[in-house]
Amino acid sequence: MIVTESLTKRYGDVVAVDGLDLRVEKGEVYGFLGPNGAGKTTTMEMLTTLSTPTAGRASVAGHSTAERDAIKPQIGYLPDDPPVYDAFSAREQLEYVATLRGLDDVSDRIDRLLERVGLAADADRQIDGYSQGMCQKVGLVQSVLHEPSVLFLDEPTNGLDPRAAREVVDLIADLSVDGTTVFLSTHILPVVEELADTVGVLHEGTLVAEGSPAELKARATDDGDGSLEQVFLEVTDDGGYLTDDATRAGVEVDDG
Ligand SMILES: Nc1ncnc2c1ncn2[C@@H]1O[C@H](COP(=O)(O)OP(=O)(O)OP(=O)(O)O)[C@@H](O)[C@H]1O
Repeated sequence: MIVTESLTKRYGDVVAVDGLDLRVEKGEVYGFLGPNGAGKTTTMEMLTTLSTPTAGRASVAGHSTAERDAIKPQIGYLPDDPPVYDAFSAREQLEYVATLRGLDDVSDRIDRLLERVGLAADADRQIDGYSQGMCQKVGLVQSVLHEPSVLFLDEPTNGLDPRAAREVVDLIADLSVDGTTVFLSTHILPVVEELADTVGVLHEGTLVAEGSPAELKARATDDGDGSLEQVFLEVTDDGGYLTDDATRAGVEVDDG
């Protein structure tokens, strides 16, 4: 459902994404990890057609990202700062998005999803008075309203308290069971460990490790607790892990 080949994005002298090769299968949850500034959002923006690659190519749901009109109905995107209109209530916002997408008869679905993420009681209040977490939930619901086949989530549990985060994680798990392919970027490693079939770690625009959570943890050095966090720290550490233990991390290192 997602294929990238040598996908690259430069901003002036900064190479934000550097020759990325990815493959995500239907129904898979792909956990996309990386330190701040690694290039995760830039990758998502190219995959969701919001930005054009400098080089390389990508396809989503069988369409090149150059075919924006073909891809748009197939994808949902929750960016890290979801676009919502403060003057609307959550219900009005979702009805507005449904109209923009040309969806009919969605009021039951809107009700179900609002209930599902714990927003039903506040659905008719103006978004202006919502907390960050409530806005995040509206953003998530509007990204899945049209039942996309591929869902891109940038920090979906951002600003959510533990109960709200649990509701969102469970919703993502259910979407995946129903066949939705989920591309999930987050810094919350337990969420990745719970949800992801495959984890890719991006560092300075390059994929430095990829595998199931269990496979990645099996590659940890003996110096720690063998957690996903340890592996993340090791593969994104410029101080030596990659060059010393590249084989164990399962990545090829260009000594140049
Ligand atoms: N519009 C832009 N103009 C110039 N540089 C940019 C732009 N967008 C991103 N960058 C740069 O590209 C690099 C990758 O940024 P990006 O936002 O993709 O990282 P990220 O992995 O999503 O980080 P974070 O975890 O902090 O959200 C950074 O060096 C960033 O400064």
